[in-house]
Amino acid sequence: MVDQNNPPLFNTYKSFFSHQPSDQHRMAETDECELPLIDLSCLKNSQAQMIQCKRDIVTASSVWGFFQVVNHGIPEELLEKMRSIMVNVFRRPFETKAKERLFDFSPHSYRWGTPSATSLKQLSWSEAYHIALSPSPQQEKQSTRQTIEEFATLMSNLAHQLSSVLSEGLGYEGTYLKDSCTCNTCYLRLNHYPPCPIIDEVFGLIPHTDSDFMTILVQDQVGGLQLMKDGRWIAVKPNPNALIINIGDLFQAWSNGVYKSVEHRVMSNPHLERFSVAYFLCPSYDTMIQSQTEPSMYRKFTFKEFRQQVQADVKLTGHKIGLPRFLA
Ligand SMILES: O=C(O)CCC(=O)C(=O)O
Ligand SMILES: [Fe+2]
Repeated sequence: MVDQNNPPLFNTYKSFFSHQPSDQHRMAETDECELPLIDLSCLKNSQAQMIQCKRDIVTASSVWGFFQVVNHGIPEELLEKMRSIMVNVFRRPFETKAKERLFDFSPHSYRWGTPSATSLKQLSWSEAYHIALSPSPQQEKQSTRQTIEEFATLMSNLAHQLSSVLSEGLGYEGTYLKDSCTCNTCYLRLNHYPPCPIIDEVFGLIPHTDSDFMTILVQDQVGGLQLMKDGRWIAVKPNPNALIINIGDLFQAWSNGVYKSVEHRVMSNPHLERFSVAYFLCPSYDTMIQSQTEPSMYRKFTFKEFRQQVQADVKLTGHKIGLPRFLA
């Protein structure tokens, strides 16, 4: 199991494994579900089909906070290219990953494990690259970087298309998010979950909600993603043709709780490694997040304030508190 390319998760956190909490086994009782599946080609069909499709997107975002889309317009070859970039990036020696800048994206940010964790429950058995997507000068670019930018652009278009359907669903013009999410703050996260054969039921990524407007996730077929539905964890069945969309905290606040930012987590696998890439649709830091209806569940706040509060809470308590901090 010792792989020189993987971060030293076991050696760093081995003390956690001798104190397994007694409720650890409860995690095993998880049903598997298929998320609502939306065929985006219907948005280009007859008026009636388009209206139904938009309704399905709105309903899924209100009831589940999660759905999957097919015919999303991201070419299969591009998804495959992204996958092989990701695999190659993570299959480099740990020392290199910890030291080197990635494809000239800045700020470079490689994360592994959970530095603030004090117990198994707070540990994410994974490594990740955070790739900031602020516009870059049109210089000569490595082909890898070009692929990543091409991928990010298509993800951004898709995120805007969906968020404009969701804005319309609340009765607004579809342009609000387009104007505030100028992509200075949008980012990609490449996730790698090495196998964790030590004990069952270790988080690949601890339970969290996303601190953005909307996330688009490309996952492989290994599985492990779970989400909270009606007070229970359910496992998402991977679909090779679909992308997963989930609503983030900012959309929940802006929609005054109509769209749900749902807690999710990734379980590690004892035998298989897993890869995923997520695109996060975020507004510029000074964007005011404010519900358009009264009474508002949350006080208004800027994205900057929200980020800072999340970071401060994680530092102080070991976990994100998020929206409950901003209740009116
Ligand atoms: O890898 C996954 O399935 C989920 C990743 C995720 O939730 C995140 O990066 O915020
Ligand atoms: Fe997430």
